[in-house]
Amino acid sequence: MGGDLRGQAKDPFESKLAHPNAKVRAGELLHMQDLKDWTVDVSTDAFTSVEESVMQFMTTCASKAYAPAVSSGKVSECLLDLGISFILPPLLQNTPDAAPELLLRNPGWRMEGLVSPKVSLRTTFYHGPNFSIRRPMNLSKLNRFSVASIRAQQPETKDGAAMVSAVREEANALQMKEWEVDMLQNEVASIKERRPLHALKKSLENAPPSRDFTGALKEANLRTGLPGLIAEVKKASPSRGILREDFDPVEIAQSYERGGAACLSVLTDEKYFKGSFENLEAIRQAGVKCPLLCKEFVIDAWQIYYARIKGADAILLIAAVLPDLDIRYMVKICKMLGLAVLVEVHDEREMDRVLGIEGIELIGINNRNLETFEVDISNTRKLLEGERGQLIRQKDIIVVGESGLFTPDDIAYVQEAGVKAVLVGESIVKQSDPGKGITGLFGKEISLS
Ligand SMILES: O=C(O)c1ccccc1NCC(=O)[C@H](O)[C@H](O)COP(=O)(O)O
Repeated sequence: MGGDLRGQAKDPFESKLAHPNAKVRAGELLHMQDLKDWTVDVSTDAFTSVEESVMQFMTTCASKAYAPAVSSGKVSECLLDLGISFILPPLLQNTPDAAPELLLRNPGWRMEGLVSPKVSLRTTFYHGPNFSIRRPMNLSKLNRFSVASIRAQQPETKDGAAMVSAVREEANALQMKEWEVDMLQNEVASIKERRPLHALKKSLENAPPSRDFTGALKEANLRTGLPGLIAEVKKASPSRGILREDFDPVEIAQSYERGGAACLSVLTDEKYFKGSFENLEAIRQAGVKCPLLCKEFVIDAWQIYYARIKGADAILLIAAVLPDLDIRYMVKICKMLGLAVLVEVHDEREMDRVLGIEGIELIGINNRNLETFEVDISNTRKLLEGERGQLIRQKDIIVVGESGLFTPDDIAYVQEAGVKAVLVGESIVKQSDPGKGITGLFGKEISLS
């Protein structure tokens, strides 16, 4: 039996039902919130173990208003509340409220064993997702790059009916986008087959230590009185094509460091940005001290583990691509791995969603519309006006102004709007000496030397 577990560290997540063995802290009363937290933890584990099937399942839940088959009870209520519905193992199905206690009595049932394999095997769909169908990419038809997804359009809600009608209204526009996330999912799934998560987790032991990304930005801001710079190592972009032919990621990174960058952003997406995880690893192994942001379209927790192993100190999560629940559990995973999280938003709706999520320390306001590619730096000001700006200050969140920053005036403009950091690619990576480009961008030398 579990014994007295009071006083044990909550490791690695915060629920009172401590992870990873979901042991009930004997003697403590359980509240609904504890169960909810536990549910998030269980889901997190389920996702990290069988992400593909569960994520597909959740997509179906969200978009098709899947009616859960879980029997009634507090646990299933929590699952529903959180927008998760899966069939529990037979024993728990009958007694979902006894789940924590059953776990306690069966130490062999680790969360992973309990939830994930069974979820993947026992999950049933009202409308089965097409795992195998790979729709071809037709850029001429779409004439734009977009990774926004129907999944991200689902704010957390307690009202199932509201969720359904919202989906219907947006269905046409969003259907078009769904295939792109499918493509990404397929890509990630095929990499994962070659290097499954459990193998990846073992490699964590050899990962380089993580460095304080947020701290480096704050420090630079205090030191220079200017926004801390995240300088982007970016060879190409969907909107601008090739930015730099003679692209040596390590040389560029070193030049940025000499020029006074606080942190670096390294594109790892190959298809659209001609980046790679090898670039990230090479920069880290070359001894660059600036903390590194892995700039990737993260849709799967596997990518976070992989980035950590390759030397990332921070991860980008894009609100347009991820539903709130995914952001929440990915933030937890990042914290567990010692990674900072930069959550990127583009409009008020995304900002409000992200402000509703606990534990967010860095928000990036992208001035580029990811669908039209239009860049407008006044977007930063718009999103920081009024109550939103106040809330951000109250929460002590660092805001990063992203994209379209070319001149000292641009920097002054976003700083005035309230950012404490900026993410800059094109204007500096194109310079023959990218480090000197930083001096041009800020209108003064900001290097330490
Ligand atoms: O840069 C693009 O064309 C782009 C297109 C679609 C999605 C994302 C894109 N860029 C990602 C970024 O956020 C920027 O690389 C980053 O903010 C730096 O922007 P910039 O200084 O304008 O290169």
